Amino acid sequence: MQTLKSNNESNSEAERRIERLSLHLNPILNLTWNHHPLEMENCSRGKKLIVDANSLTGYMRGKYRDIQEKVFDYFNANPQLQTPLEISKDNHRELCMNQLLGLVREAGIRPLHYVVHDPAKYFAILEAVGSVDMSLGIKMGVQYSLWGGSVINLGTQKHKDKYYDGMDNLDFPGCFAMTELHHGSNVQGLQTVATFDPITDEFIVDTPNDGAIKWWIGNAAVHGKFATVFARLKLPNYDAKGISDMGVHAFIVPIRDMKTHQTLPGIEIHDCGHKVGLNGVDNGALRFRSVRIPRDNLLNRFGDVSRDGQYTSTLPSVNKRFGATLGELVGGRVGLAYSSVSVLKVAATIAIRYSLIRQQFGPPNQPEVTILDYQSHQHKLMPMLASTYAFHFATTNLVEKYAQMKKSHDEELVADVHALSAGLKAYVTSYTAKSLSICREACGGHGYAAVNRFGSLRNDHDIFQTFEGDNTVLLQQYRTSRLLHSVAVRLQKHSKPLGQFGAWNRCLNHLLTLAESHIESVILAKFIEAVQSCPDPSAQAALKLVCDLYALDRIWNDIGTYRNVDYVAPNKAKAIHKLSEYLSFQVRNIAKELVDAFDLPDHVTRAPIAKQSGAYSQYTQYVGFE
Ligand SMILES: Cc1cc2nc3c(=O)[nH]c(=O)nc-3n(C[C@H](O)[C@H](O)[C@H](O)COP(=O)(O)OP(=O)(O)OC[C@H]3O[C@@H](n4cnc5c(N)ncnc54)[C@H](O)[C@@H]3O)c2cc1C
Repeated sequence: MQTLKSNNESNSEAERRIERLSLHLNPILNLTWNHHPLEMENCSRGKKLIVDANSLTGYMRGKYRDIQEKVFDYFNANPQLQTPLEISKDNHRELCMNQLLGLVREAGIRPLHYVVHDPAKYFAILEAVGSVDMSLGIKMGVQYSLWGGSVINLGTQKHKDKYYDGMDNLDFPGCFAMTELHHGSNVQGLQTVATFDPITDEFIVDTPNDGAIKWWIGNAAVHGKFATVFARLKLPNYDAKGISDMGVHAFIVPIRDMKTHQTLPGIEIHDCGHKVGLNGVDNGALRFRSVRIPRDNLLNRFGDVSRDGQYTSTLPSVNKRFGATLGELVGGRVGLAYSSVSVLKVAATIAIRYSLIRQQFGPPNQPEVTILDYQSHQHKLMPMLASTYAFHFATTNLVEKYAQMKKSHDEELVADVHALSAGLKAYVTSYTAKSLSICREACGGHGYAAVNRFGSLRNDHDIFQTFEGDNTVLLQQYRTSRLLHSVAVRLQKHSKPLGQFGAWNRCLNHLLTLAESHIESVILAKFIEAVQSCPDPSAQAALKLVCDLYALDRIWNDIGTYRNVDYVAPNKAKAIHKLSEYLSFQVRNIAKELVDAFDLPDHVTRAPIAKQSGAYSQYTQYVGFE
């Protein structure tokens, strides 16, 4: 990679970026870089790597295929529980609840058990459930990661004793009520209050103004019986000022009667209405008027209030308590990053399988050409396939780290998982969202038929970029450890006249680029580890090829930046381009084996155009031809 470097030795962002990639790239690309790409193209364009598909599939499969198959089998055996293409919002919500009830009570899959004891297995279930219907995946996530996770992680033993079984068996459907109309990303700005009443030993939960109405709350509009409500804990007469604001805490608030399902007094619930996607999830808005809850309903792991109104915490400041509280909720973000990759796998599989059978145009008097043989088509889909592999290994590693963190509570690991989950969630979900449109377009008009799935995948997945932390906000969480010299200097320069917040804003685009570049190099490092650990030589060779394409494509995507600072000379830029085209061609040759290794059977992908045999006939039958 040294050959790429021009004389310009400035300590620039581009330089750091390419150095990060090349650091990992050198061992893997040595062979490639020793040859001129055109030379390679001439001598071996026709050569195809032979891949042992079974070995590759086995390597990709992971430990939890059995439980995923149990999910698929359950829904295959219960066609009445499969989501039809056309369904009203209200019916979709009921169906989604019935799907979840069926899974838990009939198929015997108990997600809460795995949330607590085997998070990696929980995420595997979430992946499988999301491929049945993404609304079901999110509904399950609201019940078990958010409502269940908040009680288990922010509460203490008394809360587990009281709520675990009901959350587990769905007797207690619940919500996670954090977001308000005026405050989403800025959780510290929440305004809902919970004031301690020492006379009755209760908290009084209030919505002080309409900006504090809880908004977008999953499970609230129809099914929820309880909500974990995030509110400012206020203690009257705690200090000389009268009422003390102890910061944002979480409280369990019953919202509907257990028997009649009527909304409880003091609580007003409205439906957030029809959404762009995920209409199987019943998002609602909640307003509280002097709702009284027992003192015990404070989820008191990080801060408690005694009978006489004294506040105690093992953590010294509001900020530390807030950080610890949000830190415990990182599992939702891990789940989204992981699930986003499975959406990308489904979309890439449909687009590539179809592109391998679709033929258009060709040389005179010869058979038409398969569209995946067009260079432009390879350019659209092969780097995407490579990225899917890269994200698979990176998010699998994230899930493993998260599972270790839950066991060990090791502080370094906690910080690592926090930063990694923020970066990966933001990077992967943004990439998947863009790729879904590319996949639709790659399938031409037939990609636009709802039955071929791109529309619902795109609409349902789109919000992954916003919830569990808006992507732009999340990418700013490398704040202390990853600042590069250049941006540090800029921040320092602007801090004096603009203050810290203003300086941060002045450098924001720079910082976001740095965050992306960092996460790209982390993804690549995990991919390289996965290539090196692959035991089967043919599968390893295939993975190496895909990894090379991933790395080179990332450099090519930012070639403008490298050229701007003269880090990559024009002839080198051209060589990079040629080489990535060549690698795309090589990956195309094994594209079938690579998508087969995702192990997504036809009943999971479902799109007729992606069926592994008789795609056209299945499609014609779908519209009514015999
Ligand atoms: C379908 C759906 C389901 C949801 N489910 C739940 C739920 O169950 N429980 C719950 O509590 N919440 C839920 N939410 C809310 C979700 O978590 C919030 O939408 C999310 O946190 C973002 O907040 P916001 O919508 O207020 O956006 P904002 O924070 O207002 O962001 C708006 C825009 O401003 C930008 N922006 C904001 N701050 C910055 C900054 N510092 N720097 C640069 N740019 C910035 C963002 O990038 C974004 O583009 C749900 C939302 C939806 C749509």
